[in-house]
Amino acid sequence: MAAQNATHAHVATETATESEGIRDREIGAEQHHLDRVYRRLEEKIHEAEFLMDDAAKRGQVGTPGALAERDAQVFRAGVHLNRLNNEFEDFLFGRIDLLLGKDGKKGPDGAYTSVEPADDAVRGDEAEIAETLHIGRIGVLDADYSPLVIDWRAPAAAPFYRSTPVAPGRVVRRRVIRSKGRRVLGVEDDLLRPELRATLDGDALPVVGDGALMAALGQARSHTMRDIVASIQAEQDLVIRAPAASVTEVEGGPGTGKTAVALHRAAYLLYQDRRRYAGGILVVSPTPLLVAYTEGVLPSLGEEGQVAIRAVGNLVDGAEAEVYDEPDVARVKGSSRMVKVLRKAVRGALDVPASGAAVPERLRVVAFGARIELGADELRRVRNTALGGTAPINLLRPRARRLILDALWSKSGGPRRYTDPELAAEARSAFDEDITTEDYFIEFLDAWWPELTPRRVLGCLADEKRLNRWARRDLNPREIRKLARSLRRLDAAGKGPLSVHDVALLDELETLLGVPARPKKPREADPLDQLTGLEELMPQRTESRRERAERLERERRDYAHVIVDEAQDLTPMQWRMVGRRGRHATWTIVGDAAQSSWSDPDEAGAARDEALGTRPRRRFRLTVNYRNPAEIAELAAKVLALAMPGMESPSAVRSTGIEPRFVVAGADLAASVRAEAEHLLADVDGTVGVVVPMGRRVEAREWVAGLGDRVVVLGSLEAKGLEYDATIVVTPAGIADESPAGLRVLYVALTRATQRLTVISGERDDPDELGVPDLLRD
Ligand SMILES: Nc1ncnc2c1ncn2[C@@H]1O[C@H](COP(=O)(O)OP(=O)(O)OP(=O)(O)O)[C@@H](O)[C@H]1O
Repeated sequence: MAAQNATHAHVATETATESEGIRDREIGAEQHHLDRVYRRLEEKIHEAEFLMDDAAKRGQVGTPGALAERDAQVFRAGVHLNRLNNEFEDFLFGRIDLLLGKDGKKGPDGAYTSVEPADDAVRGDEAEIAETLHIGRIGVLDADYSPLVIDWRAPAAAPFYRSTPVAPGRVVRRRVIRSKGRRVLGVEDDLLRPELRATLDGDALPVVGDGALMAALGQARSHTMRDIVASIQAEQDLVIRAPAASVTEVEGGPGTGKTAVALHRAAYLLYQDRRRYAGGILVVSPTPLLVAYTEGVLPSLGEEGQVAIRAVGNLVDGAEAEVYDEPDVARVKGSSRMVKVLRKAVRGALDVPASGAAVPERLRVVAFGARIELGADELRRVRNTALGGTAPINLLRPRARRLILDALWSKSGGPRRYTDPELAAEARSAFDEDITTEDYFIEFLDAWWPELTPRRVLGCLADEKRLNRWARRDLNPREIRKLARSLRRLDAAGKGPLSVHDVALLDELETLLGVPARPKKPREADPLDQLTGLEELMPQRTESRRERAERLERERRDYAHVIVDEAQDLTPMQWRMVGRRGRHATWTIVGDAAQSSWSDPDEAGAARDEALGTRPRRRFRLTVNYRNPAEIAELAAKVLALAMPGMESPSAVRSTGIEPRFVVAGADLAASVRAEAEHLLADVDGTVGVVVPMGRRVEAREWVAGLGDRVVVLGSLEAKGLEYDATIVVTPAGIADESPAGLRVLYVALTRATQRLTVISGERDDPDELGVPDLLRD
């Protein structure tokens, strides 16, 4: 979509009053249409209810499928109306007026399918509008099956997003409609064929307004992200509607709409193939803050509970990351070198006594009236044989048990005593039963080959000497020391606060250990749902959004589609974890290498390739920055040039005329930050984000205490993906020096603001006389 309206001579000659009159008339016309939509939905509910009553009176006449379908109709219509009344502020948001198409075919949504105009659609410079389509969050058909509203994801809606004055197709006028509940508030038009004298029902086609996109971008930001359904741009629409096959990779700088596009794509995929994707889409987000920020977008698009949005530190059931590791510890935990360390650890952990118990060094049993003993060497031999298998450690336990019994049997002289195979088998079975029913044998087995949990093994890594045995080939002594020290947060059973990077280690451990089969609880199914597939369509009927997302995570690790947001940040170990959840999936991966906080992009790239396997990849690039005004984008570009020389920054779509502000903190950083936050609160209507080095998060909250919930303090790594009306970046050098990827982290911090940016320098920033820190000077 063109960012600005095409101008039109017809409009230019209107007087202000005349154009007000046209605007009111056009709003009235759209209001008339919206009223019709609501009437139609109410009608559908009555129709469906009548059918239900009627069927009930006639004693359940009809097939069970037909009855269920009627029930489903009532339900669907009810949900539609309920949503229209309560949830969608702007259910109806678009309209396109089209020329006659090349062929006269209609699609299932009742709209003509051809993209190109018929040869005789334009005569000279005159044309008649042949079709008008209204676009909304869900589709509604009239009683005669003509489309009252087209779902934004339907093919017929694509021209609303894709047509440009250069390639208008059949679209003459595109209109963005602003509505709230049942009321139309405004309209904004783009004229895509300004050269035409187009008529609609015999009258000249009026054009109103000046730029729906700009209006959307200028709005104050709140603590939740808005959908962009009314103003998706052509390059974004290509990604949203890309075929779901294999891997769709999207690169784009800050603010180019990657997150927004990824979420709209999830809604699009559900629309395209609900059976395949319902409940089977996982969105992996870098932080819980970004999950909270984006969680409302899908419901606003009419998709509830169908998609699991999870923070990467929250992907493993029962493990919720609460803390961040120091950058150099994170670097070790995220590295693929940890795979080898963990492989050794799961074996070694069998020898680590659980608290209060010793690992047995011998086994003594009495069988057939004789004492038999296996000593330490024999037990070790049996263990090594058992470990020779490739199965996960916990699943090798039955094999180890059998090998122990074999060893005891052989030592008892049994094989020599019974030469007849049948007798031998009988005697062996009695021998095994004698031993295995004794408590001491069960206790022995529990201590000698305990069922290990991922947390317990992780806890075992906290002992530096032990870790050194397992890791010395793969990690250096300093790394081993730091890793062990960071895990001392956990007790011997592995209980205690986890870091984001611990979670990927737990997932790896779970795979290495295996989960012994437990009896599954059968899932309760509503017979109606089974008949109609309604369960997939309307899951919120029985469960809340959160409950369903949690259940899906439990039931289904193998998703049908995996979307990775901020993919540049996934460590190799995290790629392995995410990869396990999409072994048979198609993928959408969005990211920006320039914002990566991972220090070794090549290693992460290799892990990403491994997770995606040989699936073909389709690549897209988003080029326009919708978040930052040009003044802020230009400043950020200076850091980009240092962080990633040669990398192009996206072009900002608007400018505010307000330059970033530079402040040098005196001795009292706290007072400076507070004063600047107060200024910004007065300057903007929405939120103010204060980005500080990770280590200063706690004290910084004190600096702005009492300023209200429009001000949010963030550690540099937490700012990922978020945005604020105004941002204060505190001590750029402090952020840049935090880690090897510090300059890229600073680039992220500088690109969060939609309107105002203030940079506060400390001593290490070496500010010039204008207060501009060294890192941000030309
Ligand atoms: N077509 C659009 N219409 C209106 N707003 C848009 C559009 N595209 C993007 N935006 C807005 O621009 C802002 C940035 O979008 P988003 O957060 O998705 O970008 P991003 O590429 O993920 O950024 P980052 O890489 O910095 O996290 C959001 O406020 C989003 O709503």
